[in-house]
Amino acid sequence: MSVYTSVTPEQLDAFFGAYDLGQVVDYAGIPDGIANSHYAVATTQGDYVLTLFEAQNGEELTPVIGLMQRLGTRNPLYPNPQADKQNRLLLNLNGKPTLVCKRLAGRSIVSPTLDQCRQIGTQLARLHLDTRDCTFPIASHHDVLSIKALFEQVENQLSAGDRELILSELQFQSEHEQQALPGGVIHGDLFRDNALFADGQISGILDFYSACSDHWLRDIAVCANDWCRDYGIFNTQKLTALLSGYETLRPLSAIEHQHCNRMLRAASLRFWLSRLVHHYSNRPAALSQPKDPFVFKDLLVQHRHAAHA
Ligand SMILES: Nc1ncnc2c1ncn2[C@@H]1O[C@H](COP(=O)(O)OP(=O)(O)OP(=O)(O)O)[C@@H](O)[C@H]1O
Ligand SMILES: N[C@@H](CCO)C(=O)O
Repeated sequence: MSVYTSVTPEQLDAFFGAYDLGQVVDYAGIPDGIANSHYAVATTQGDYVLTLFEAQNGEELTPVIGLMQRLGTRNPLYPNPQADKQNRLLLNLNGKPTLVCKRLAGRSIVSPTLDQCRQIGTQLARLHLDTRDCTFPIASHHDVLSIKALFEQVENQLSAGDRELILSELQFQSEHEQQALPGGVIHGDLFRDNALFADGQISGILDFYSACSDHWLRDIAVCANDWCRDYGIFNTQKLTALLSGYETLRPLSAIEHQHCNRMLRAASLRFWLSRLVHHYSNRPAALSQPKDPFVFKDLLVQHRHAAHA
């Protein structure tokens, strides 16, 4: 969502010439996020978002775009990928696989209310139920092995204290991974900046590029760690609101309740490490908003304390 790849007006005009979406009248880079380059594009027919994928290739993206298309054609909350005149969804711009989606209304929120936490919980359950019958070929990138792989990339940059904390948590997670938890397709990154609200109501769910097959509880934990946090402190009232929204559509099983704290810990560790990996990768971007890895270290410590309280 930072802008890594520049696009000139001429390139954009030529690119949109392949579609039946009107003529480009305006465009601007979107600075949020860290993975891909995005432009908001206004044409004579409507508003679109252009995404240039910085790391994934067409083959890797095919299942995700198929998922988006399935969701986007059924529910207006999801971005609907647009096909060009030859019925292709993924084209090439500046050497990057590129997708055009309808631009959804609304804005992301910084401080969600209890009601907005409840709404995101309900939408997450809806997403899980809507994709129940899908087999999705992308394996989890949140399980213990994936977290260990992230750790190995940054291990040498860490303080002795942080290394000890991470190794202790990895040991705990390895001992308690539970394959019997229910699951299917997960969004994998449902942070506040990946949801839009208009007039207090949820109007969009974005960014399916981290979707994978995993436990649904993982998705709840990833989402809760971002939505239920005020000034760095985990807000259990917000967690209760999020879960109550979720459980209106899919009540959690006893085993999911038992593993809730462990999943919150796993998700904290995973995003602490993924942000550190990004921090040390030094990727140059024209527009970028760096994300603080240590927010998730603090959250991990809080969840560990809560487990022993
Ligand atoms: N269909 C859309 N409608 C409205 N805004 C959108 C749409 N797609 C993307 N955006 C805007 O672009 C931003 C970046 O999109 P997205 O989250 O999909 O990108 P990303 O680079 O994969 O992000 P991340 O770093 O979180 O993985 C969003 O936060 C939102 O502001
Ligand atoms: N949402 C992630 C970035 C994309 O995976 C974060 O805030 O670290």
